[in-house]
Amino acid sequence: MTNLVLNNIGFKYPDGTLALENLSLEIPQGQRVAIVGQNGAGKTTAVKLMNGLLKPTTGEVIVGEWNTTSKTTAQLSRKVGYVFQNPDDQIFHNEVIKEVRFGPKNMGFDPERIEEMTQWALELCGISQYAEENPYNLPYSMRKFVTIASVIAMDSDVIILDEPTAGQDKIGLEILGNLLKTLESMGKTVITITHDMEFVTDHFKRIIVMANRRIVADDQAIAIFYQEEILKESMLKPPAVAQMAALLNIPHAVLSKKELIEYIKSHHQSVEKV
Ligand SMILES: Nc1ncnc2c1ncn2[C@@H]1O[C@H](COP(=O)(O)OP(=O)(O)OP(=O)(O)O)[C@@H](O)[C@H]1O
Repeated sequence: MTNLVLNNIGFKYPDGTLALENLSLEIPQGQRVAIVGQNGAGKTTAVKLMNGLLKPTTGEVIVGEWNTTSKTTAQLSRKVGYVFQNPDDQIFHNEVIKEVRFGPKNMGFDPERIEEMTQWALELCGISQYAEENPYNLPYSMRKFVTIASVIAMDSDVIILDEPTAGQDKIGLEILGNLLKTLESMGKTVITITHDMEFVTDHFKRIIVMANRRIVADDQAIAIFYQEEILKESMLKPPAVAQMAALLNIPHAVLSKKELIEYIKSHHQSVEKV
């Protein structure tokens, strides 16, 4: 059980850049959370604090029972797995299966469990057929799945995905959606940074919006994508469905394609009846 608590965090990079201010946040074990916001808002910095890659300048980060300042990244990564934004910052083996196997091996799992977790992760990420490939012969979107597989194979309580949707096509997005469902059914916490608002409304109930080093909203999609003030401050573009609903002057909040189609159908019928 690994609940996460960020308590009034401030973070400054060594060059003096202030990346986070007064950031407080709680994520209980098992929750699925999206973090969104403009470039440079502080999203990656915030999640790197959760697995100890960075330590707070002020405030405290609590991971389960641990304060991250007194633990190493190696210790923390057993509880919180982080998939880097850029797969090329993470991959260091010349074969996909070796890359995925490294984590569970390093965790000290017995040989049977290492193989079981490796095969499971490869399959869930849709890359089993590339197991013997050099990751650098695969396209960016596939390399991203190699890094996701190598983190989920470690079976940590919390998994952080930094922009997994970048460069993904429809099939990639479906694999990601399925991955989120599977990890949730296993009781994992999954924290996902993304710029894809359709993906957010399709897959996340809790959305944290960041802008200018802080959290400006922590709510459901409906309370975020119809709030002018939040959208303005975070420079978020609402999902296409919400934009269409606004163009059609639909008098209530609409966020799913199904709701939009139903509204158009019923409106169309009432026009036809006139
Ligand atoms: N290693 C670093 N040294 C100095 N400043 C940094 C470093 N990494 C990030 N920053 C700065 O910290 C701020 C927050 O960056 P961060 O990467 O956390 O934002 P982000 O919301 O994840 O952005 P993006 O969506 O572009 O990934 C930015 O001003 C960024 O330029």
